[in-house]
Amino acid sequence: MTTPDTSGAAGGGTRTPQVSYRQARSLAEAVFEVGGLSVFYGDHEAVRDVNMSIGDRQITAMIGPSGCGKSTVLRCFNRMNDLVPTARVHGKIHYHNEDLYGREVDPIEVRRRIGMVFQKPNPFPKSIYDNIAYGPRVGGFKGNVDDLVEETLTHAALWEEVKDKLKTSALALSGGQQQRLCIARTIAVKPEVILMDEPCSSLDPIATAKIEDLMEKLAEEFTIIVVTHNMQQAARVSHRTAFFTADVDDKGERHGRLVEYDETARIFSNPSDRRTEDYISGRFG
Ligand SMILES: Nc1ncnc2c1ncn2[C@@H]1O[C@H](COP(=O)(O)OP(=O)(O)OP(=O)(O)O)[C@@H](O)[C@H]1O
Repeated sequence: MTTPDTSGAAGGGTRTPQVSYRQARSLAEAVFEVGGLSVFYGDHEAVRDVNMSIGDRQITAMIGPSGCGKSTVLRCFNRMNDLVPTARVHGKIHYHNEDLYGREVDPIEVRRRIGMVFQKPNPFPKSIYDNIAYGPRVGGFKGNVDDLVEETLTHAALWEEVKDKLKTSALALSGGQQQRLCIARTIAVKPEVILMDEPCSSLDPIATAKIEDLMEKLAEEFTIIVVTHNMQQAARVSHRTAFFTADVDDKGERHGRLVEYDETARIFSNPSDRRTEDYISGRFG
């Protein structure tokens, strides 16, 4: 095979990727086990038969062309699809060996333990301080809120930039700062997993690099699953990569499926499926 171009540019060439791959630990400690997962919107089966395990404190990237169901699968991990009236989830998602969709499971608690960061930074229209303090307060936090705010903003590599303007509106921050604030807001309630849906797609390269550095640091403590269109980013930050694509049936309907899931270094240097190779080398998608 040719050496892949991970730039994602159409018609990509054969240069060596300018990235260093993260070493993936064994998946012995799986946080999620996904089996036979299909998601329907009404009658449309948007994603079909996904099987994968997500490793503890690893960064798992989900890549693939538009509409292949990456965000749909991501939203299954914290039951966000429950909020879409037409969505139905079939199959198994076990979180620490417990059925995430079991009758006794409280979706609100699920979303506290499995937080989410969205494509577009969406801070509350409140002060920087209150963006962090809000979730813990609502959750009954009894400790020192000032300390929690400082600790959380430090953790999210934002403290130095905002410590003198904590009472300023979060909306006055730059896009990259807002996104780091949203990450800080997510970790303030002490989740175990952070889901990120194209967290850098609205950011410039410098702000993107800061988020990627932050992800690397956060992965020491949190399990991260990130959807990204940026293959360089997947190659740089993730331990494992899942490549999705969509098949078109005889009625012209598209059904997303997981084609290949492996250590990131392998996906980008020696994928086992031709479709993965074509995608990462820019021949389609
Ligand atoms: N709320 C919804 N209602 C109905 N159909 C939906 C909904 N969300 C997604 N879909 C459909 O499900 C399929 C998968 O969409 P999804 O957004 O998960 O793909 P994606 O790979 O994340 O795409 P992109 O990379 O463009 O964000 C598409 O056909 C899309 O139109």
